[in-house]
Amino acid sequence: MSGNSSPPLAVSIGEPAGIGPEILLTAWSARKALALPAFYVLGDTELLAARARRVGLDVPIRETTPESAAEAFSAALPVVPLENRLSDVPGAPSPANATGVIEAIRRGVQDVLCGRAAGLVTCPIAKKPLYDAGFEHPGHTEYLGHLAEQATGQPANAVMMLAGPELRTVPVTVHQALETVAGSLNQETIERTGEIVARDLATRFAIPSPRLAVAGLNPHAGEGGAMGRQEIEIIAPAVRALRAAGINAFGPLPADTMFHAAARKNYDAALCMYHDQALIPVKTLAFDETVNVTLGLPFIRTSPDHGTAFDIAGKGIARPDSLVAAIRLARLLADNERKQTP
Ligand SMILES: NC(=O)c1ccc[n+]([C@@H]2O[C@H](COP(=O)([O-])OP(=O)(O)OC[C@H]3O[C@@H](n4cnc5c(N)ncnc54)[C@H](O)[C@@H]3O)[C@@H](O)[C@H]2O)c1
Ligand SMILES: N[C@H](C(=O)O)[C@H](O)COP(=O)(O)O
Repeated sequence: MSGNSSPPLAVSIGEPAGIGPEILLTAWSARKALALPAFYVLGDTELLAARARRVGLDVPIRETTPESAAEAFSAALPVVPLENRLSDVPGAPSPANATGVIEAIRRGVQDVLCGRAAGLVTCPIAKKPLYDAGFEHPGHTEYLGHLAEQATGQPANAVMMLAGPELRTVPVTVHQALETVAGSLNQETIERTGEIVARDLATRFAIPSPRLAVAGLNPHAGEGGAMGRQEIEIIAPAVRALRAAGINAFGPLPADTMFHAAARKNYDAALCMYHDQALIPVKTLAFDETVNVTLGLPFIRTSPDHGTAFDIAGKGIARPDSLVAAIRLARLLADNERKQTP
């Protein structure tokens, strides 16, 4: 790597029993046709070789270091081996793999923070086997925030955004039971989320004055308080505070009518009050092209929008499109950031 060139992207292998290993192999196989930027996998060489045989892909795999990965990329899939081994049993997740799955994410963060990688792309994890092995974070987003805080000593507010070609959405509350959502929504969290989204859209996505549409929580955004008071007591004050801070936020809007084609033209991102309010529209519009991006971190992180797809793992039919979009977006965000660095 020359002194001025940016390092490659790091990709954590994710759940080994899912489709992560095979979409990595498929994406690498299409690297030339798709003009993919260089990446390396934090994973297990034997697992990847076994999955390649299983799905009938002839992929040369080379164990390497982050520093040598970009050079290796055109001829072989570069793999930086983990200390913990992973087994190839498609469709059958096991807590025995949890240590390696978590190691890959942790090492990816270290590589990005040390400048060995330009950004981190994560392949999907299944949360349950990790929880069964004692993992204490709801998902990547929260774990990455924790790792960022450990590394920098500063509070990190990791914010999930799903970014598709026609729609970006942000869940203000994320991985929590629906019955707890109303009780945990508060003005401060909505404001802080809006500030991070506005800042990162401006700096990382090069959208100078982002427009944020803010959803209500209740049917018809509460119908003037008749169907719930969170809009009056929490969401509208948060929107006013965001506007007072110079952010072009508006709402609360009825969530059922804010995602149609004409409405989407009015904003750059929609702040939604809970997970499925945000993720259903964007995954429905463009499941194969949407990317999960974490905002608010001191590094770039993207991921495909889909999960581990255990039902098709090992069959060789998983589409690599969302992973490809995640790799491309991570490269674009890293390049935008480099342009802004004096
Ligand atoms: N980024 C992540 O780590 C992430 C994201 C979402 C879900 N998950 C996890 O994944 C697990 C399974 O979740 P799920 O079943 O709700 O969603 P899923 O996205 O894994 O699967 C939903 C449906 O879409 C299909 N599908 C998904 N990706 C595909 C692809 N690339 N090509 C073709 N078909 C594809 C699957 O076969 C399945 O029928 C859960 O444990 C969840 O927590 C992880
Ligand atoms: N909520 C995400 C989704 O459904 O797409 C998914 O669970 C991934 O979240 P993390 O990136 O935090 O693991």
